[in-house]
Parts: sequence; C-alpha cells; structure tokens
Amino acid sequence: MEEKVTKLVKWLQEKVKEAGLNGAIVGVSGGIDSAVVAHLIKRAFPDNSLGLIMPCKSSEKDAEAALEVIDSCAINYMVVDLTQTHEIMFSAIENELKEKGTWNEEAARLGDANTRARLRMTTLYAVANNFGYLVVGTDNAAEWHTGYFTKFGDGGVDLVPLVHLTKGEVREMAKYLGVPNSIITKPPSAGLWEGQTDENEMGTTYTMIDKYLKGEEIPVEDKEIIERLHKRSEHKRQLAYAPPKF
Ligand SMILES: Nc1ncnc2c1ncn2[C@@H]1O[C@H](COP(=O)(O)OP(=O)(O)OC[C@H]2O[C@@H]([n+]3cccc(C(=O)O)c3)[C@H](O)[C@@H]2O)[C@@H](O)[C@H]1O
Ligand SMILES: Nc1ncnc2c1ncn2[C@@H]1O[C@H](COP(=O)(O)OP(=O)(O)OP(=O)(O)O)[C@@H](O)[C@H]1O
Ligand SMILES: [Mg+2]
Repeated sequence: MEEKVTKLVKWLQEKVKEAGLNGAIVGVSGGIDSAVVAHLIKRAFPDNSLGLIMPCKSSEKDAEAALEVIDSCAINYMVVDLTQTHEIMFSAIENELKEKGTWNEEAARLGDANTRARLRMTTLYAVANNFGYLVVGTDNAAEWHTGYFTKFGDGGVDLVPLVHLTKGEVREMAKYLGVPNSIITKPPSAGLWEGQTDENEMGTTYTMIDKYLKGEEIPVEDKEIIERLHKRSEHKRQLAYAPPKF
C-alpha cells in the first residue's frame, strides 16, 4: 500500500508541475472516496492543498463527517454553502418548465440531484482558479466502469487518481492513510436525496462490481446489471461526440 500511495502522490505532483500550477483541490463530502483524495493531495502538496465542503440541501451529519476527514489529514479547508443557490436556480428552471407545460415530475428528482453535482463542480473550478490549483476527482474503478457519476458534475475534473482502484482497494488505502473508521464503514452514498445509497440505486453491490473488474465469477443477474450500466454510460467516458469531418 505504501508503494501505491507513493506512486499516486508522485503522479499528482508531476501533473500539477506539468500544468505549471501550484497545488490541488477536492470536494470533501464526508464519504470515503473524497477522504482518500484529501489525504493524498495533502501528502502531495502540504501547503498547497484544499478541501472544499459544499453543503447543498445535504444533511448536517454529512458536514460533520466532512470535518472529521479534514481533521484526520489536517488539510486546509473552506465551506461554501450551495443550498440557496440551488434553490434559486432549480426553482427558476421548474417555474419556466411548468409555465410551458413541459415539467416532467419523474425526471425532476435526478435533474435536481445532478444540478447539485454540477454546482459543486462550478464552485470547485472557481476556487481552484483563485489559488492556481487543479481539481481532483474521486471516481474509483467501480464508479468509472458503471458510469455512476454525474456527467460534468463530480465527473467534471482535471485528475482522477483513484480510477484504477476497486472500492475494496479504496477502503484498504483509506485504512492505511488514517481515514476515520466511521467513514470507512458507512454505506457509500451520493447524498443526492434522503436515504440514497449507491448500491440500492445501482441494483448491485460494490463487492460484485469489484469481483467483476477482477475477472472473478459473479451471479448472472449482477453481471447483466454491470454490463448494462457500462454500456449506457459509454458517452461519459468519451469527449463530446463529434460528426465526421466533411
Ligand atoms: N448516448 C449518449 N450520448 C451522449 N450523451 C448522452 C447519451 N446518453 C445520455 N447522454 C447525456 O447524459 C445525460 C445523463 O447523464 P447524467 O447527467 O450524468 O445523469 P445520469 O447518468 O442519469 O445520472 C447520474 C447518476 O450518477 C449518480 N451519481 C451522481 C453524482 C454523484 C454520485 C456519487 O456516487 O456520489 C452518483 C446519480 O445518483 C445517478 O444515478 C443525459 O441527460 C444526456 O444529456
Ligand atoms: N457535500 C459535499 N461537499 C463537497 N464535495 C462533495 C459533497 N458531496 C459530494 N461531493 C463531491 O462529489 C464526489 C462524489 O461523491 P461520492 O459519493 O461518489 O464520493 P464520496 O462521498 O467521497 O464517497 P462514498 O462513495 O463513500 O459516498 C465526492 O467525492 C466529493 O468530491
Ligand atoms: Mg458520497
């Protein structure tokens, strides 16, 4: 694990140096993936790293967990509350769609949730610009493969250090780095609506996705779900599709 951490820290330093910038920033949610990234960027840039906590209609518990992460790695941090911004923006969208009679109630929950992820991305880039930092993402191999992220939201980042690590490997790295145990053991959640958990929404488990990625046998139902999610999200792993040149 020490070797993996050293390699990732060096890689982060190289990428920031290549960009001619000063350091790195990450959104700290109180979940395990951003906890690991916060620890890594603090190691890579002890005086030039920042954790940004961005409550957006999220629970007080999440903000408390995010502060525990900050404490555990002693990274500098800031808080930008996006609750009101989201309220104003999404209600303007809702009002206009309703006025035109085109409001889709069923689609709204995801639209509302993805807007939060994109507001966080916008905020991270604004703060990164202030300090001359790169924006570091938190996607792991399981999320990347299944497309379990918001396009141009939490997926809209400069560097993705955890993209080759399974969720199990992220947990191992978290233990090694000294992430609090309460954060390592709580169920992964995007926190986009009350009671949301990644595994409920995806219909399979990280254990199954990790096994699948390692080429191990898993039940056919889980394999089908993973392959469907992967196919459906191919566009998120590509640059915007362009027509052939004429
Ligand atoms: N074939 C295609 N070619 C090009 N573009 C295509 C496309 N199909 C859809 N699209 C576009 O992509 C959009 C759908 O993608 P997107 O907006 O991402 O939305 P979508 O994939 O529907 O939702 C995001 C998922 O990620 C989850 N999430 C989000 C954020 C954080 C976390 C977490 O783990 O913390 C999880 C969230 O709970 C939800 O399940 C469509 O509205 C359309 O604009
Ligand atoms: N309230 C928040 N404040 C700051 N950043 C956030 C917040 N919510 C989400 N994010 C950002 O969005 C990313 C995606 O969330 P995701 O839930 O996949 O990761 P996580 O919360 O770090 O880990 P877990 O899988 O345990 O929930 C987070 O890692 C973080 O960078
Ligand atoms: Mg989370």
